[in-house]
Amino acid sequence: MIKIKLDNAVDFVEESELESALQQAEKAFKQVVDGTGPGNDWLGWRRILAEPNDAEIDQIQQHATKIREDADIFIVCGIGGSFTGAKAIIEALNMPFNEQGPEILFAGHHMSGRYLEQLLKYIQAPKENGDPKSVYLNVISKSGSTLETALAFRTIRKWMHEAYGDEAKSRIVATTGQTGGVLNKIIAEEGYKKYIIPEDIGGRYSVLTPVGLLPVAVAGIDVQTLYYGAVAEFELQEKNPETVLKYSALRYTLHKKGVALDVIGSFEPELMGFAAWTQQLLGESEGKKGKGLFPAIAGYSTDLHSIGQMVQQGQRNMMETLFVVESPLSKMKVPQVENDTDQLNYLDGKLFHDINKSAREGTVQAHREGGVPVVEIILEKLNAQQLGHLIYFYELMTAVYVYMLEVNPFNQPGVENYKQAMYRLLGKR
Ligand SMILES: O=P(O)(O)OC[C@H]1O[C@H](O)[C@H](O)[C@@H](O)[C@@H]1O
Repeated sequence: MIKIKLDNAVDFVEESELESALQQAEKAFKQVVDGTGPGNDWLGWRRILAEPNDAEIDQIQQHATKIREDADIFIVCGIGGSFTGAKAIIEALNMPFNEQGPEILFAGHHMSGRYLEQLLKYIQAPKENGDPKSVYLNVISKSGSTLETALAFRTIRKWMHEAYGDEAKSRIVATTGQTGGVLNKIIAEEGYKKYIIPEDIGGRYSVLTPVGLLPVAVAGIDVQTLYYGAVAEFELQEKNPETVLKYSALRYTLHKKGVALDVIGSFEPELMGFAAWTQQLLGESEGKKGKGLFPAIAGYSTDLHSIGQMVQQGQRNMMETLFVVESPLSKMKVPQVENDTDQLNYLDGKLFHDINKSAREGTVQAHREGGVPVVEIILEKLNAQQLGHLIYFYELMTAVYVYMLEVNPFNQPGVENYKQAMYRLLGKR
């Protein structure tokens, strides 16, 4: 269950404004549930939770277990919705400097030649014991034609075929739409194992399909628990969408009153990948018809030492959303030392979690006093189940809030403009 704390934001709007926005939110929620809003053929992210495909989840888990037994490196090759979800979950749930299971690398999420060159060098370099690394590649692209992903796939695939010969076919897994796209042609030619992204689920809503589930399972995370966390949130929200309605209504009211930015962040670095996932989800869903809150990302307390100044005293056109984890992620305490030259003895024996908590509470207070409405979205614990809850909470909130703006949440026509200009310059025929 996701809790939200609105006390530090509601004072920025009138009660009557919020009341009327809540009524609008109810209507928007009904549009989502009844499938009567624009883009209603893209509601598969709800369908898969209403009718979970246990056989597919099992199959993914089994396939991932096999890969985990053999792989030193698992490369996730995708961009946008085809990589942010997996990255978010893996960063949130796996320990930093984790050395258990295959190392998860990302590719195809930008066009840096240097990065790809170094990635190839790294995967070719033998292990400490002199054995070659065992590499697997998961290319993920719904359209099967996104340039960044296609270029990285071509490059790494070539290396895999050279390095492994025919065995490359069992080391390359493709996740794409059922039909169409050049990727499907390549799969048919080479016989790679294929996972299907359902037609009615757009990239940014696809984390709970094989797009996110396979990489997350390969990273050793229990995808069934994650999935059923989302199912539980789905069921909760169908019965009582109060938290989603309140947050959507508040976001909408603030937007209407001239707020232009939502600074989305956390004091837990583990959740910054999740913030990046929400950035695409919100940005591509609401940024149309001259509307929308720009989803900016801030990682605290790091960024309090940079853009914190801007949040505190810059142009008063922003709100802030912070992801909070209540229980400590570690029992790490400030160590005792013999003297107090560093003048930190007043923190002796304190949990880092508690110091971080004070930093957060102080920040919320200061930002609110500085004129920034702050919403806190609270998880009791950081685990697969809670993250599943949070994923569906955000998917639903986005759809409801964007319907309130009278915008189709499920398309992204503007993304094509740069592509056309780029392809013209590259001389694509
Ligand atoms: O999965 P793909 O078809 O490769 O798409 C990857 C991403 O690229 C696009 O340009 C879209 O704007 C995103 O919504 C999408 O998630």
